[in-house]
Amino acid sequence: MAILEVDSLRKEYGGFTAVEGSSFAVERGEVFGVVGPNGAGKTTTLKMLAGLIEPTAGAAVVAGHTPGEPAMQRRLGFLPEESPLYEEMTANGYLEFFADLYDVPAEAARERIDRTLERLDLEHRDRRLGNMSKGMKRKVAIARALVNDPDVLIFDEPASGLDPLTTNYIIEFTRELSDEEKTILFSAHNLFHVESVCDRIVIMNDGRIVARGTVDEIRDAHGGTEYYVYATVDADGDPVAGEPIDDDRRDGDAATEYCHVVGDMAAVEAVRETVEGAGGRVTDIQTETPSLEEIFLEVASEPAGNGDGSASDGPAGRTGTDAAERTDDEAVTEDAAEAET
Ligand SMILES: Nc1ncnc2c1ncn2[C@@H]1O[C@H](COP(=O)(O)OP(=O)(O)OP(=O)(O)O)[C@@H](O)[C@H]1O
Repeated sequence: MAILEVDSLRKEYGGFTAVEGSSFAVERGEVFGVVGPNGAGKTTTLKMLAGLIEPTAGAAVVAGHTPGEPAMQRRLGFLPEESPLYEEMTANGYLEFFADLYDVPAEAARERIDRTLERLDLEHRDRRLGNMSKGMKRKVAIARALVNDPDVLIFDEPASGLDPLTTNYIIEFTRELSDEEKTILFSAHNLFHVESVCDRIVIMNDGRIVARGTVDEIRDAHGGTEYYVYATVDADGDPVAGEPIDDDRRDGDAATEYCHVVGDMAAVEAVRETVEGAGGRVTDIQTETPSLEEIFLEVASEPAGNGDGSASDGPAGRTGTDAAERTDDEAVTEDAAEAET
């Protein structure tokens, strides 16, 4: 059952639409990635869900509550992109202060803080925050987001600008939180981190969701794995229908080698049979799978929406009913979804 539901969310700043027609649902225990280029609307979306800014239109339900309701705040932990801390306080003092704000009993707070800082491997807990490194401060900010033992966590760029060791701790910790049935909304520019930790993602561009699904599903929707079948055929030429890729043609002494690019193993076998039937042979088969980075670049360079890109077009133009009917099992680019409707 979804613990977080977003239906046709929109945010306008003056005449500018930062987020348009955003709809998705997140299951309990999922790590759900929100990715996109600068200015895509990720932080605006996360802030609306955290109840920090009011949506212009649309609705969201987080752990059974509307964002901003005090009852929701008790079940939510928010790690903002920038998290200035009170420099004069120690890590311990700071976290105790926030636990108190959430009415966490002192003993439970102490235990929770100790456990979280232990897991995040934070030393020098009585050092002034102002004297801590960037990575240590980020760990304290993460511990702050957990001080009320929330069900839903929103992590906006949790590991941005941190060294690889600290980053690994944070990614690993995010995974562990999900194993403990915490639900995490995770935004990051590092797509390797996204791919390694997120169960599903949405890709945003110009305020709209332009692709959604697991990384594998999105990869399949964008051509998936390609098979490069190299075949040597004698002077009579290539027996397989279709043009070889010129760049990959390699001339040998007695025969010419062709490269055929196909989309699945059945097609690979068909090429092999045809080549062998004509007296040639397959010399090599290689595969190429697009990285999330490559897919991201492709998706993010496409114009958002399905026409003139106006605000009423494409996914952003969905009615509330359309959005509610969408099953999140669908793993497609939004353009493909448009074509189906
Ligand atoms: N308070 C605001 N007033 C006006 N425009 C805003 C405001 N906040 C954000 N925007 C604009 O809304 C758009 C989306 O911003 P947002 O911060 O959500 O993007 P983002 O995807 O998080 O980008 P980044 O990856 O750079 O953090 C941007 O064009 C931004 O300039």
